Amino acid sequence: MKIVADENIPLLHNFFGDVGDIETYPGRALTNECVMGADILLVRSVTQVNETLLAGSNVKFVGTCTIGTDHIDTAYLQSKGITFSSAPGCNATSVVEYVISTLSVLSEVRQIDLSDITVGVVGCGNVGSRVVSTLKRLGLKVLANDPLVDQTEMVSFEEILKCDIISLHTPLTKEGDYPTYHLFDENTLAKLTEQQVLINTGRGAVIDGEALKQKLKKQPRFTAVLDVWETEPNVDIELAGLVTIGTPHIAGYSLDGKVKGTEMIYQALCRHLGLPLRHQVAQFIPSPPLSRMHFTSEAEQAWSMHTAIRTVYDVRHDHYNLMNTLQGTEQQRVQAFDQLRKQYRPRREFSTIKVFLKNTDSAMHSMFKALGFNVKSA
Ligand SMILES: NC(=O)C1=CN([C@@H]2O[C@H](COP(=O)(O)OP(=O)(O)OC[C@H]3O[C@@H](n4cnc5c(N)ncnc54)[C@H](O)[C@@H]3O)[C@@H](O)[C@H]2O)C=CC1
Ligand SMILES: O=C(O)C(=O)[C@H](O)COP(=O)(O)O
Repeated sequence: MKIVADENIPLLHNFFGDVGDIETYPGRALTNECVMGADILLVRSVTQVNETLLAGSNVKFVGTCTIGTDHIDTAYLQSKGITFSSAPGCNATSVVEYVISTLSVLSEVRQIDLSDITVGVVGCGNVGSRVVSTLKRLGLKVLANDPLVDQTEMVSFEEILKCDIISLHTPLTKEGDYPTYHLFDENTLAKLTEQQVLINTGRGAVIDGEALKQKLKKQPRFTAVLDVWETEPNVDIELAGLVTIGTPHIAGYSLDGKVKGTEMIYQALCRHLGLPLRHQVAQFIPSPPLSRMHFTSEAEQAWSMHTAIRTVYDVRHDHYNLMNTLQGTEQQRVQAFDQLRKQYRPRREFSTIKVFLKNTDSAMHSMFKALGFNVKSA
């Protein structure tokens, strides 16, 4: 059995090595020629999987080790009887932690009092609902909008537009009753004041990038945080220079989230082929490292939450890394964008870190728990 796969799928050989012969390619370089003779195709988000890629091939199973599926022509796969699987929720925690780190940083650099603001979440699926529940458990006021789920706890889109911070967690869709393509177009962006914050970790084209750029030129104090870009991997340099935080599509790039994506597709493929499950992440990735943080005095505890969040993941590192690549020719910048993603450091999730607190009955203890840290008594 021949497996053609994106070379950036972590633990690819560990999971799939005994399922078939693996041939790897850079995800953006996968062509129709590459998949000829393949039975199985394993991709990430950068490969457009459609008739152009698959015509005339024998591929019977396509798996994407990602949450997003906008790069997959599922109707075409269905019409050809090709089994398809994605990895829903695999890196949702990673995205939540990106948002948490962003809020922590903005609270300082934009002097935002998090206890006094309302966060509006657009898209309340695996990621959005976890953002909502985590922020609520931290004591923040949160509203959510999602026309496609039970409306009991949802508010209107117009209400979301009044929130101090708006965080986008929708897929990219161009069809259906509620398409998200350019959901934040010139008109919608015009309704946001300079005091508001817009965070996008969904897909770039949910915001009209050109319209956002023009808004930021007119209202430079408007805070935009972009992990995803309409034109990626070719980031609009001018827009990048105007955002408060800009990162190279790595919100979901915790090691834990990425390998979970591989594991989920491995499981789906085993189901498809009727094979027993022989591998799991724990075999290959060390269980939670012995990383420990001790906050044992009252003074330390006062700022401990922000310290812990930013020690494990400070979104500004990814921001500076991206900003440092925005030079040279378009080709050099595109390569640099992909390199940042390919060589991304092993970032672990909060749950892998043990936090020792002096007083485990404290409100701080509840907050650390809400963030997912492994809280212990000092
Ligand atoms: N930046 C990154 O690294 C990552 C980005 N993503 C993106 O985030 C998206 C969301 O991820 P999940 O929450 O796991 O997906 P999900 O499918 O669980 O949830 C998406 C939610 O958005 C809602 N939605 C659809 N159209 C909407 C609209 N017009 N207005 C409001 N809500 C709408 C859906 O009803 C659904 O509840 C993914 O599709 C992917 O594109 C996901 C993981 C990592
Ligand atoms: O899971 C998703 O959806 C994402 O956006 C991934 O983080 C994208 O990662 P790549 O597939 O582009 O490596």
